[in-house]
Amino acid sequence: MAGLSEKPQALGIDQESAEANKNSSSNKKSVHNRLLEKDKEEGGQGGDMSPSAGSSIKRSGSRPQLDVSKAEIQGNVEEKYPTILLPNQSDDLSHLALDIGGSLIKLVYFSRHEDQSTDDKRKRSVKERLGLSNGNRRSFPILGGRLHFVKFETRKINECLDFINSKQLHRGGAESPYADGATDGNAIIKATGGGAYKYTDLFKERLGVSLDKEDEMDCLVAGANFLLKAIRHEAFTHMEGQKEFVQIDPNDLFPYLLVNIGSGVSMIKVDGDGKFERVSGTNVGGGTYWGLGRLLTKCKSFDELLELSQKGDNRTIDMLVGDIYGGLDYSKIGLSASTIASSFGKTISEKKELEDYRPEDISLSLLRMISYNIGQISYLNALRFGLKRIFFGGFFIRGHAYTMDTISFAVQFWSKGEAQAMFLRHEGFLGALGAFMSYEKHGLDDLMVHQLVERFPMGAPYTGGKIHGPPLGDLNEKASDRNSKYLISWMEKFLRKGTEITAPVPMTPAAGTTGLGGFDVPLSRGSSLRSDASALNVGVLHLVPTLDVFPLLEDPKTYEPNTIDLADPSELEYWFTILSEHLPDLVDKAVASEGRTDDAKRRGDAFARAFSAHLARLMEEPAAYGKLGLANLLEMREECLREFQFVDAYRSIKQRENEASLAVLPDLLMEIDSMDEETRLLTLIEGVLAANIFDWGSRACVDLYHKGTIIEIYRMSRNKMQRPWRVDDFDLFKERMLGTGDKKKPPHKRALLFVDNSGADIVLGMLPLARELLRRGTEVVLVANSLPALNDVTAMELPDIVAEAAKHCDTLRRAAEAGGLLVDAMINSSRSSKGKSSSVPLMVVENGCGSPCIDLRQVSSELAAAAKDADLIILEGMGRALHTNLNARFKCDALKVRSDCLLLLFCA
Ligand SMILES: Nc1ncnc2c1ncn2[C@@H]1O[C@H](COP(=O)(O)OP(=O)(O)OP(=O)(O)O)[C@@H](O)[C@H]1O
Ligand SMILES: CC(C)(CO)[C@@H](O)C(=O)NCCC(=O)O
Ligand SMILES: [Mn+2]
Repeated sequence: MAGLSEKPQALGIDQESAEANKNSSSNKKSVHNRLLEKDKEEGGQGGDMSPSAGSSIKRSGSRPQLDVSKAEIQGNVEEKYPTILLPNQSDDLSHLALDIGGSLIKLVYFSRHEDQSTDDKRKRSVKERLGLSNGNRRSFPILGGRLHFVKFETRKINECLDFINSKQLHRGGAESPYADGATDGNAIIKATGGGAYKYTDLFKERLGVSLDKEDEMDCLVAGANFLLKAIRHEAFTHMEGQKEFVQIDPNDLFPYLLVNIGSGVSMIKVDGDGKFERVSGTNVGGGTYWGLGRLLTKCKSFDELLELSQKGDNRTIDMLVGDIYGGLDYSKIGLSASTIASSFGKTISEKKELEDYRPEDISLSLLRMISYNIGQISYLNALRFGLKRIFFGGFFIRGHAYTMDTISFAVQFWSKGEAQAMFLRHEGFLGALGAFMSYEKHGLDDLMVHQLVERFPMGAPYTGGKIHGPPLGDLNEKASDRNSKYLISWMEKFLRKGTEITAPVPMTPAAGTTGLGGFDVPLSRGSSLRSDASALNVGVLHLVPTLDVFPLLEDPKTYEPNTIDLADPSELEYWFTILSEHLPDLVDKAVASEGRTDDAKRRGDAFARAFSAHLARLMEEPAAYGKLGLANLLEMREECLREFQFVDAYRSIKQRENEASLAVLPDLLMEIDSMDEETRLLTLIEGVLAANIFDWGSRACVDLYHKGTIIEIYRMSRNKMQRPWRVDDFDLFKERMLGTGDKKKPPHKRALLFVDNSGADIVLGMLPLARELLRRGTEVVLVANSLPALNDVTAMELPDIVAEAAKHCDTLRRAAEAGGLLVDAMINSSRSSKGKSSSVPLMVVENGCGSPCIDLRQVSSELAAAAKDADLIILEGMGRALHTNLNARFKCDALKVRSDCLLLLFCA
């Protein structure tokens, strides 16, 4: 293979093609978007849950028992695992868990996911052909759902009760059939934290539910272990303003020290799942900062106090070594003049009263004192037990840079770099998550990294993400209506609130510095804090048990689906510009795709606003939503469109181009068939390169459309594909395909073709190549998106396209029949009958994504099954071949193709 370095620029792309390259990717969406396959088993309960087994209650007496009275099979009785409807089973009760602390109430709740895809014929035939059973899905009773994280102030517990009530979370969510029924009186919610005891009666009175108490330390540890094992890049270090995500090896996690900084602080030595000891604690914690800070500064909220600290200078409050030593260092014991000798030590001055100190300075001094103290005590406890890693959780941290830097500094300084402080993205939700996990039947702890996808709701953070109160509760007609189903959707709220929604404004950077420098003071001042709702920095966790790791990855552990490093500021800025500039065009297409109705225009406008706001937020703080890759960014755009109910912005464009390309396909096939083997192979590859040019993301392409018909453009670009290409492994590929001299190699057994765009790309590029492979006796699996992304062809659309193409070509027809793709056609066709077909099959599988990129750690189970017998992978297009998988290594032959940088990379 050619010696490629990591970045596409290193390919030596010239300006022109680099332009096209950049433009084109701007149009595509990114990775990660995992599709939730409709799963009929979800509603039904597996046999292992049978009530007659009598063993269903293990850990907790509150685990709901199944009520199977009036049970009936729903749908097709002949299905292997038909859905069983349990009309009297209120199994939804367990979809909420609480951690009621001294300061904050944390909620984790689950919502079912509405089906996005139907169990269509293609899926059924793929399942049969690939021998896909329903596998382990039944052991995940909550599959196809989402975990949400919300918090409230404990002193405003009524807002929390209203929220639960408005969403009917205590009865399984607003969509639950029990939602408007009478309270059954048996509702039980898992709860931890002191408030689970303190507020038992209140919950019973207000909501009619019983709180099932789970131990706070148990829950903290369960939550932390789950997050560290199951969420990619959950942990990060934070030193001198630099955030760095850390990938913890789940097999090398223990032992560690968990320090939960809530109102008070608990320090727990964790040795394994459920194996831990609370080894220390301190009553100088988050409550101390907030409480003392409130008294001393008159701040009205925690965030206000924190924000104030950013403008503070603690030298007016703290007594420094230099203050004591007349400006000198005390170097003999390693103390510089700027080291703080005594927190608040300067306030002993008799000449000054509280009013004489700036609240900003007080807040900073206090924050530093408490953070540093906690860091120091944590280090001492780590030292006591020889622990090297300390994870800090609890909402005192609040993602605040200065707090984290101070803690890290204390740990680093006192341990002389031996111990490491790490922070958790879900900082304050450990206990609530642990409580949620204590519902055994959820099977949450069996989920694996690749089955979880975190997404950031696009509109919601700007409407419902506030930490207190139900999302825009005031917009609901009447408080009493909150119980009813007439809740306004978040989008409606977004539209109504629209004028108030603007991109988040960066906080003013801290003025000056603490002036202390050196080893003893953190430099950063936490410019990332924001008191507006966008500070919501944990997303919604999508649980998708049907996702798998792509089995042909050579080493999933080292696989990195980001060719481009957005940590590079110029790269980041570049992509943000591309995305912003392309936005108006995208909105226009989206609105057009819905007939330009007023509603569509309103939504288009809202989409643009929401997406721009997120872009602005990320530009300012790239790690705001966790580790950011280009794939995430592109996917975010697609997700955002979907959230604003634009199902498929390119629908009509795709249709038009498919038709135009199909019309010229017979001519093209005839031309190809007149060639000898070698010329044909080259022409087909040139064809893929030429047809992949047809990309709505590329401005160059849009210009082309004005100049000619599809076939003309296709021929023209094919002629321009003069070898050698920039990366040209054609000879290698040819040798593998055709052999050299008399040495023929056996054909590949099965090829996976990761297809890209609709129109010419699939019809004139990939299908003719697929046909060649089929002719050579290679089974072909077309791998397409599960959800639309720009003009990418989807797995739903492909069977029809193949059926049309098959009308002009016997090879395709027989293969498609053999692959079960021509179900409808077969009914009308007298020629075909099952089993008769001698052809190797042509199949279509979905990839599990709705973005132009693909993260091969999280693909559909369909694709994973199809991959098992595959020995050739063909990846096409900017998103899949370049941005995400240029450096991916596979266990089998792989061909990576991208037109506008003339890339043909073959690894055997
Ligand atoms: N909006 C907020 N309101 C109040 N405190 C906040 C807020 N955001 C962050 N905090 C900080 O987080 C702390 C509470 O953290 P957390 O929710 O983890 O603890 P808790 O569970 O309430 O307390 P404990 O576990 O000691 O009972 C507060 O004491 C305060 O320092
Ligand atoms: C009492 C708890 C456990 C309640 O969450 C917490 O506030 C805490 O750990 N406080 C510190 C108590 C101590 O160990 O001094
Ligand atoms: Mn707590």
